Amino acid sequence: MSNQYILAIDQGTTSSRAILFDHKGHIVTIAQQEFTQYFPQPGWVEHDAEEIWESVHSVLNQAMKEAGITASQIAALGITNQRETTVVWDRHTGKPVHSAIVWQSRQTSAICDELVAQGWNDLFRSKTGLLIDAYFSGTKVKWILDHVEGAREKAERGDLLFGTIDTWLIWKLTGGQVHVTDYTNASRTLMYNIYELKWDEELLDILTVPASMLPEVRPSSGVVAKTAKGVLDAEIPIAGIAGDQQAALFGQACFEQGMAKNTYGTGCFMLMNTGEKAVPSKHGLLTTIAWGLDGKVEYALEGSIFIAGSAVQWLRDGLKMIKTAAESEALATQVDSTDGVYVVPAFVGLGTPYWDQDARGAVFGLTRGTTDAHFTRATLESLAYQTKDVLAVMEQDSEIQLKKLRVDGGATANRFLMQFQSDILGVPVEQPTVLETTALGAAYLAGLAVGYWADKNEIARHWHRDEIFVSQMDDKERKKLYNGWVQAVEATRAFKP
Ligand SMILES: Nc1ncnc2c1ncn2[C@@H]1O[C@H](COP(=O)(O)OP(=O)(O)O)[C@@H](O)[C@H]1O
Ligand SMILES: O=P(O)(O)OC[C@H](O)CO
Repeated sequence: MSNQYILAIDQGTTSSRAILFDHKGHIVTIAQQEFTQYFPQPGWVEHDAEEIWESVHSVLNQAMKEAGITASQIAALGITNQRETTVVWDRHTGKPVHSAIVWQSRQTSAICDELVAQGWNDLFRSKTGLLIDAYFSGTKVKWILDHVEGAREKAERGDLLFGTIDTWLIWKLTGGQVHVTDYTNASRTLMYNIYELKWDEELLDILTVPASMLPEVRPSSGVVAKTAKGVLDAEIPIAGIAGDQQAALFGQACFEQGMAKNTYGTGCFMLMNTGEKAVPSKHGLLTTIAWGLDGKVEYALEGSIFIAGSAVQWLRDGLKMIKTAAESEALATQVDSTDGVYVVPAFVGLGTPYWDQDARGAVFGLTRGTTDAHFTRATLESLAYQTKDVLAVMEQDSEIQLKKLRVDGGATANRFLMQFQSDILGVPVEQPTVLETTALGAAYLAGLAVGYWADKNEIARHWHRDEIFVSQMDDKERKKLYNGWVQAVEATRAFKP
């Protein structure tokens, strides 16, 4: 097994990565490629599904080339992906009929408002564990069928296929032969019954989505197909599939009930393992499938924050305050505090616990003395405040008080943010040695399926702590700062011109 590896595709919101792992779960090589973000109207976000595939194909080859190995040395391929993002394509030509509508996109908020006004929210919640929001795939599929000329007729004839990004990539990797997804991705569509483990006909009728478009749902760990001849230089078993946040929960070895992780990428997602029990939320958390493995599914509670690292990208690309995301740390630490400035980055509405589709971003507390350093610091702090909002409801719904929070994702490279996170939560924040936990989770799921790793116990032994951030803030200060945030969010939500 020493010359065998597991290759994971991590298809994220802003970049595609291929990461090669060895038997100890260590990274051998990483190849990464960013791709284009399209913002056709305010609040809309789209991707080009073909460009995503090309970026994935290219990083797969690059990762193997840099490691000096061939595809025959890959024991299995694992796929993890930005969730909910919706692709609809023609099953005969393989061509998408519209751009991929990204999870962040608000272009279906009017459809959602209508469904809520018709009184459907409780039904969707009771079957899917989600709520009616533009975030999830269901209304995105409906939007494409309603807006692309001829699409509905074609879909009704059985000529169109729907897939989240995992499904699209497997379709491409298998040369258009295999149309599948896994439980975790299905559980984010608003069309899948997470209790009965089937596509729900009643919900499909309400959304007017033909069942013939939907992929077959498979366990997160298990061989679903081999890559087609000519795609890579050998045929490799595709053996692991999971949405990126569930994959990160797995990669962080949060296998026990009550264990949680928070991932700081484009958005920020906290998931807590609730075991074989699906826990309904009273406070705006989502109930979702953690993974399907060993013949059963396990569930998680999730808090979803739409804008996290992408607020830092906005400082970089939109406001041009910094040249690189990493620079945000040096700039923020030029000042000791924000001097009362709060940034609420509700660029595409607010997720947990508010679920406010119409809120938009706001800045408070500006004075003549406010500098780019205060502004940047306030933007970074907004990631930590949003996480505190989520943790508060997570503890209420799960009735578990977190003793530590495991973290990962691109923005955890920011030490200022990690320290402030611990300060504002009053809970230690732990970083593992391998920060690419999303890809690692997908690799583990694939490796377990082909016997590369024996079981979860072996995997759990791979997790090691690299760093721990412990709160240095007193309770009075914490309460004062957080109170300012709560007021800023209230004022943001009140502004609906
Ligand atoms: N040092 C840093 N400080 C703050 N944010 C960072 C830093 N490095 C990366 N980021 C942010 O992290 C995000 C990338 O993280 P990643 O986990 O790759 O996200 P995704 O999988 O969503 O594409 C970007 O939005 C970027 O702005
Ligand atoms: O691309 P990420 O890592 O921010 O993850 C996106 C989520 O899967 C959206 O639900």
